[in-house]
Amino acid sequence: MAVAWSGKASSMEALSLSLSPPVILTQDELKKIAAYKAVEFVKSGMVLGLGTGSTAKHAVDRIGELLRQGKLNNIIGIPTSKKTQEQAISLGIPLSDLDSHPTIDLAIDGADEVDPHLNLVKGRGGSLLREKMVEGACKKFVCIVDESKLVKYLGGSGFALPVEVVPFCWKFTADKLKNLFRDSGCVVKLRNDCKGQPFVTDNGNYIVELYLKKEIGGLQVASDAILRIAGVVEHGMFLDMATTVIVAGELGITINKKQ
Ligand SMILES: O=C(CO)[C@H](O)[C@H](O)COP(=O)(O)O
Repeated sequence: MAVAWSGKASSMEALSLSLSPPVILTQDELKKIAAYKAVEFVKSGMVLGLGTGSTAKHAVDRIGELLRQGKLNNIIGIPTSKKTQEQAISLGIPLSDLDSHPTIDLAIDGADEVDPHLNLVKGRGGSLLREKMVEGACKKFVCIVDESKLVKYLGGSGFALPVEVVPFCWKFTADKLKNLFRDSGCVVKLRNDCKGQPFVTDNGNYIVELYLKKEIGGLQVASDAILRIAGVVEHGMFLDMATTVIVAGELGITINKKQ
């Protein structure tokens, strides 16, 4: 659903795609357009954070392709999930980790929601902890989305805000989270996998999903309060982390830069 969205905290640069006659693009094609645009920021010799999800997958594919063609070289990738690690290995992208490369030049990753201040919700793919560690260590974080991800406020899509919790007494932790956001009509659910079993993250943890009926207000305050709960490992709000958000929509690409 399209929402009125303006990158308030950003400088915006609209790029027109030459699409004449008008073509209806699928959501996946829009994701690919955003991903390919982001890869234009990649230069040889960079240490790159490699995101997770269907949008980031296009970026990783493109990086692999450019390496194969010799148009990029000396790239080191830091994957944000086991799935991305497998993809990168299959493409021949040299990999490392944060222990060996604590500073990353550029990370490219998708998001589930983007608000007008370029704050994000991430982690519906279940990789939010590694994503936050990697993207928190980068000089530039380029977020890539199709326009369906734009929201007026975080939680505004009606989909879940994921919180990674330790499996030990997860219900106790989920109740604490529910109480924290009771004024926002918060409903909590444990994420299940396709077999109906608790979804287990790459780090051996569970994901509690928060469904919010109203805006939660001060995001930094909410973030701090979530992280103070002892069973919480990390949450999916990425506040003030994206330096650029590339949005692909039916009318073209918009590049929103943090000012
Ligand atoms: O945060 C993520 C994974 O943990 C993804 O970036 C997010 O869920 C967006 O996914 P997609 O690109 O498939 O729409």
